[in-house]
Amino acid sequence: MPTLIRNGRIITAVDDYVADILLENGRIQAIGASLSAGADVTVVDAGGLYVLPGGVDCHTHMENTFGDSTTCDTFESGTKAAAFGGTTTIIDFAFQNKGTSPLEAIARAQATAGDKASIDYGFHVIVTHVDDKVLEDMKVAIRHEGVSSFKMFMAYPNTVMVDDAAIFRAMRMVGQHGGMVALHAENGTIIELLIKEALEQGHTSPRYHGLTRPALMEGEATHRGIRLAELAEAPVYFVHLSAKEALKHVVEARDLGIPVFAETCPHYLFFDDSEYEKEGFDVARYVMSPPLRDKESQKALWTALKTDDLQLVSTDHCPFCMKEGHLGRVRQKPYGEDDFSRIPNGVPGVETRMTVIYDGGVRQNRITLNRFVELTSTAPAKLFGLFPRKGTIAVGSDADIVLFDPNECHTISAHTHHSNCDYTLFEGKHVHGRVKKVFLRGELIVDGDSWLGRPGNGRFVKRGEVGGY
Ligand SMILES: NC(=O)NCCC(=O)O
Ligand SMILES: [Zn+2]
Ligand SMILES: [Zn+2]
Repeated sequence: MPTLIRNGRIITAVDDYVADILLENGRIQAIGASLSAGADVTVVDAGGLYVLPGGVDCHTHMENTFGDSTTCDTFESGTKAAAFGGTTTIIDFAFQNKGTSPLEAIARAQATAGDKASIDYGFHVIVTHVDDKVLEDMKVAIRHEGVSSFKMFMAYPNTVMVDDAAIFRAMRMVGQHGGMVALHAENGTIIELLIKEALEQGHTSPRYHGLTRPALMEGEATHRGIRLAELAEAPVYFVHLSAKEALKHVVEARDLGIPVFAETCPHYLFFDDSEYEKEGFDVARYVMSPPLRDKESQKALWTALKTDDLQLVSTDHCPFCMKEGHLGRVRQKPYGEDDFSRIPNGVPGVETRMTVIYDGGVRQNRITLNRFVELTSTAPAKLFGLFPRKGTIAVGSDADIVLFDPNECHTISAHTHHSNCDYTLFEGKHVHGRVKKVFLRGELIVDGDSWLGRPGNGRFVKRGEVGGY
């Protein structure tokens, strides 16, 4: 059934105007002043509300397994949480182990998400092994499967880390075919040494997670990744960039016209490494990689979001519970109670991204309203081959729409959120801005506190060429 959204203030990455929007057959059918509504049209009054394109979060981990631990959000709970936070598309991960093909990984991930996801989704392939066959399959993934980005780890030796030659080979191949490598940039072997030394000295508490992953080693890996991409003549994307020591290499490369892109995440924008100075295991809630950085880095990240040295904000939603056994989940944060290196790395964030970036970014005058939309929707859609289907409000685009009340306040809490995770980093934070209604391809899936979405209703979205933003 068609829906007419009346009188909302439409905000895109470049526009800001009041108009009506007609949603029909899953698409935006018309935009204009005083559109007429037939008898079959549901009319929604959006007076006083912002009308935003649905959020695109290009870095989530739903039911992903790392080592012995699996993230506590399934595609069902995680996409519902995302929807309540105003996100209508996620890009998650398909995991290629040694001996398996990227194509098998994509098929497996699709089977996992297929009947659970309630918003649209795509995948990056995590590539942990490169040979001629894998490279050939990556080409097929880009050309035929709509999977055009590949995450590679410069950290976590003996599990997912790949060497520079593997990264270079992958970059060279995907760069020729419209794909892009996304790097987790930390120097894995140095970090491994520092962890070993810390444990040998009896330093087992979570605060040592931060102390053994120095910002300099994120900077080193970022610089190395850029040089590899330059040599491969390929674009490169840095996930979860956290440190000013890494940012400076991205800025330098972009100033030289090298196609380097990077995201940061809300946790790096709102928290700093002073959290690691606290005593006790509760610090495990801040165990993510890279870890929280100093206040200067935080300031530099906000500036870079404004100046487009950083292109977007994703969440790296990778939730593990603080309580063992919560909702039946095991090997969560307490798994590393006696050894910080066993604490599963990652934090929740998919449900709070839009609101905290609006509240802390737009309301604090760090970014404009248009830039907020660009960072949370348009830029990820453009960079990862989803635009103009996703990421904007335009005739013909998917009718993924968020009605957002900029003035309504609420307090963020794990007691009221929809994720399976038993905590949020933003517990008790009072924010301005609330998601009121969410439409996915024209269908109302969030209506205030009511959930109208359906598991399995999310669609896998094939993505086009990436890295050309
Ligand atoms: N970021 C993190 O700590 N965990 C998720 C995996 C990754 O993105 O590296
Ligand atoms: Zn990573
Ligand atoms: Zn991640």
